Amino acid sequence: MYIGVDCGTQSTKVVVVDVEQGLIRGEASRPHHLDEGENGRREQAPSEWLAALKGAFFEALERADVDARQVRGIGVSGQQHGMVALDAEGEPVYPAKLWCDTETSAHNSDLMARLGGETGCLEKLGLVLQTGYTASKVAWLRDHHPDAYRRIDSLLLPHDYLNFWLTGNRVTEAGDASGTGYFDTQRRRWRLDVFAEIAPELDAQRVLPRLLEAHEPAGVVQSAVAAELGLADDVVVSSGGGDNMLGAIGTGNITPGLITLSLGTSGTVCAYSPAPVVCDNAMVANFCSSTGGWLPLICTMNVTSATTRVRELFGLDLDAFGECVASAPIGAEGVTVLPFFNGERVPMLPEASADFLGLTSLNTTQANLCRAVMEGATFGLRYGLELLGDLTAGASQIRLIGGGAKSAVWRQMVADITNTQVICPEITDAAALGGALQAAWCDQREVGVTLDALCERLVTLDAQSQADPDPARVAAYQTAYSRYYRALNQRHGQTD
Ligand SMILES: Nc1ncnc2c1ncn2[C@@H]1O[C@H](COP(=O)(O)OP(=O)(O)O)[C@@H](O)[C@H]1O
Ligand SMILES: O=C(CO)[C@@H](O)[C@H](O)COP(=O)(O)O
Repeated sequence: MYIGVDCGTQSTKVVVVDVEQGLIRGEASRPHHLDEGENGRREQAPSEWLAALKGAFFEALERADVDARQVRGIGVSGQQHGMVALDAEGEPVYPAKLWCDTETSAHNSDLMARLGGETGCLEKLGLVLQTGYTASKVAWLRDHHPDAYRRIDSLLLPHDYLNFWLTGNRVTEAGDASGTGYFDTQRRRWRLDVFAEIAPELDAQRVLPRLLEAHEPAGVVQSAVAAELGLADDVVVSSGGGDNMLGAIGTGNITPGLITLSLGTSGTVCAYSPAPVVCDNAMVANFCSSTGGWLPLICTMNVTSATTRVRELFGLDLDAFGECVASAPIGAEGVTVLPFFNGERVPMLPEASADFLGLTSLNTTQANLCRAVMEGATFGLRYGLELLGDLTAGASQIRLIGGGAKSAVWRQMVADITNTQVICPEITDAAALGGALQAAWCDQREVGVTLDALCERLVTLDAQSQADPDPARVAAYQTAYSRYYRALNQRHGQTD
């Protein structure tokens, strides 16, 4: 029995996987609170992740009717980029500053300039720094909270922090480290000179976690935690990874030819590559995978965060919102939404706000506004998919994951807007499944079990969820997308 954990922005999910029987036995989740403030501040207390993990762990085991002592391994997925800065006692010196925080945009511009702009970043890091990455958060803490900064003894990411709580070890792996902004994604190693530029007073050798290979264990669950969770004393914890990396494992995207698209708080599109990717478009994140390969990705910051804002404005529940979207025609009768409520990463507009355009006395209806925000969020992902270009060449299917994938209307919209077949895995949270599969791989690799074989057996697709593009709808969305693209360029200038 293996446990997968996914600590997302809005909740932590836990899945219990019976690898011998090829079955997903139980799932549960617990929400987190997001602390939002002026200037794009978005933070979370790491203690909430621990409370959510424990609550979801016990409930998932109960639902699965599995005794905790049957568990052999745990794999943890986490929202990428969050800065978890700990003191010598392992306590946070400041709340976790998240991937969606845009308060550090000026610090990011300053770091970019010091690293030699886009060209310098690509040469040193294999990717171009973005505001959401960890680097500018560390620089911001140094400027705004120097006392907290001076107490930093280790700098972890959310999944590293959960692994640290489980095992007592301060370790990480290339997939999640890719999103720090002080890691060389081509050579898979820390870039200590870049780190010194960001945090000259900190000893990189001490504060940066030790790098593991994807198949290596982070450790075994330490005895106090094993006792609290009711686990045996030899439970292995795999290296884990960023949620997009483990979502790729949980959708079987560990060889070329597939696209994983996530409709979570963020929207992401990624495709596996066996060799380092050197896409020089600044918006493509040339990340590593958490399987030993690479995972070029684009991330938009306003997906279910944007639809939820409009849904709640109208007081609709999820079903009513879906019905409302379905009741309006494609193109929302001319209403276009640039849904950059939180600022945006792709297109690179960290300080942008949202726009509702084309409103008239005839088309300003609840249904059109609901549809237009879902369309706008999905057009952003198409824009990103186009930036990935050849990196997704040959991929004939999108594996759709994240909370928004539960909506049939949205699944069909993704298929029609991207003109590609869409299908969902049977499991609700593919990143948590990815964690469990990576844990099984880590535990059983020495007896010849491969990750490919595990994915083959346990990544099952829900035939009912399949959505195929329809030529008439594809054409109608093309017109609406052209309007979105024009609006984007009119409001924000050339964005590609
Ligand atoms: N049927 C649905 N239609 C649209 N959005 C949905 C639906 N079901 C869940 N969601 C949204 O999915 C989001 C949670 O997605 P999830 O992938 O779990 O996020 P994260 O991993 O970022 O915490 C919530 O905002 C929720 O409202
Ligand atoms: O910043 C990124 C990817 O670069 C985001 O995708 C985060 O990893 C958050 O993921 P979700 O909570 O939306 O799943």
